[in-house]
Amino acid sequence: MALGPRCGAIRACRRVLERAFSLRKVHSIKDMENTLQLVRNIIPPLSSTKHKGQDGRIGVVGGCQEYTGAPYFAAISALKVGADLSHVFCTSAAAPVIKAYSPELIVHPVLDSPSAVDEVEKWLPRLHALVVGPGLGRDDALLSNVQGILEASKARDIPVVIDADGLWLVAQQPALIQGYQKAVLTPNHMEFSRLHDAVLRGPVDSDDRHGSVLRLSQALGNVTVVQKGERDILSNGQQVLVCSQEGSSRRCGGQGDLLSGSLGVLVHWALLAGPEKTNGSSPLLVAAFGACSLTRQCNHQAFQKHGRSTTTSDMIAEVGAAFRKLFET
Ligand SMILES: NC(=O)C1=CN([C@@H]2O[C@H](COP(=O)(O)OP(=O)(O)OC[C@H]3O[C@@H](n4cnc5c(N)ncnc54)[C@H](O)[C@@H]3O)[C@@H](O)[C@H]2O)[C@@H](O)CC1
Ligand SMILES: Nc1ncnc2c1ncn2[C@@H]1O[C@H](COP(=O)(O)OP(=O)(O)OP(=O)(O)O)[C@@H](O)[C@H]1O
Ligand SMILES: [Mg+2]
Repeated sequence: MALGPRCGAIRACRRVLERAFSLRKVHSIKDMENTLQLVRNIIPPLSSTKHKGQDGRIGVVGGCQEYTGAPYFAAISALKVGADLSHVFCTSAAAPVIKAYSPELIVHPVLDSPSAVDEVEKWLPRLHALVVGPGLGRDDALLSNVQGILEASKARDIPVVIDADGLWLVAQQPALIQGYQKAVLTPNHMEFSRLHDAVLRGPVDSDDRHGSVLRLSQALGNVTVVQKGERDILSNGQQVLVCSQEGSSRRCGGQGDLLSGSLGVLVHWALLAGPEKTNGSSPLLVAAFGACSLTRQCNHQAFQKHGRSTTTSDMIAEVGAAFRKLFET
């Protein structure tokens, strides 16, 4: 009992030190341009000698009866950013709907099948990255299949971007991705709170977003974490980057799916390019910074044209121009 106030003081002191530590590593706004240059370095050149598939074969795991838009947004964004092939692994009810949105996607109605893990595992050798969670829902049987898919992906060292209901699964079982260096988590405000609560056993310190993201990443064994918000905070437990690329005040659903789908491609490109191209920075952090900047720029451009009526489809229509503006200058 007598130690109570002293413990409180020690905790407060530790918090101040940690905050100073994390702020020292925080990426200042003037570094944004330098980091954008690193993103430019990882983008593979277009070339007439490449074959289809070389610039990225991406899989999206998600899509159920309720949510068909989210996996579509993620998968089409991967293609629009520059992947060559984009697959969706969804439930049987979602598949015809997603196919009907776009002839460009390859859609596998397998996620609610008893052999879902085997069905997806067959494709893993042909995929460069997986985006897990957009529109997945929270059905226990589906989540159990996705657990198997994540384990199979880790065994093959395939990079995974985990978003939306994939983060719900990780909050139930953080051990699933603990220490996996090729995982990137992309939580929104609520998803971050749930993860923080599950992993660090306490509420987020809203006065110290940088420190909260840094600590969550460290507690997960340096898994890369991207906390989306007014400014996106990114950390791999060692470095903290901030993306404040101008977007807009329009917050329609689906913007996060554009981000996770784009990130699937950029993660593949960044790992292929390696740390020489990223000047020693973590390739996954550079990829995540690229995807955040691109999503926000799409939002900015779409808002200029459509104002309050901007939707995620309008943002996807801006991917090409936004990409050119940010990365092909
Ligand atoms: N068209 C579609 O099919 C879409 C489906 N979606 C899917 O919907 C499912 C649930 O995703 P949710 O993102 O709703 O996840 P959650 O069920 O965790 O809900 C997030 C909640 O947090 C609230 N919120 C967001 N930012 C906040 C902030 N800064 N402060 C306080 N509250 C905040 C939102 O209004 C929302 O109610 C996922 O599978 C997701 O992929 C979404 O991606 C949106 C588009
Ligand atoms: N207040 C804000 N100001 C500017 N940009 C924001 C703001 N909040 C989020 N964003 C941007 O919007 C994008 C999506 O973030 P958001 O928090 O909406 O994700 P989400 O809730 O997962 O979206 P989704 O509806 O697709 O599930 C990110 O690129 C983020 O940078
Ligand atoms: Mg989301």
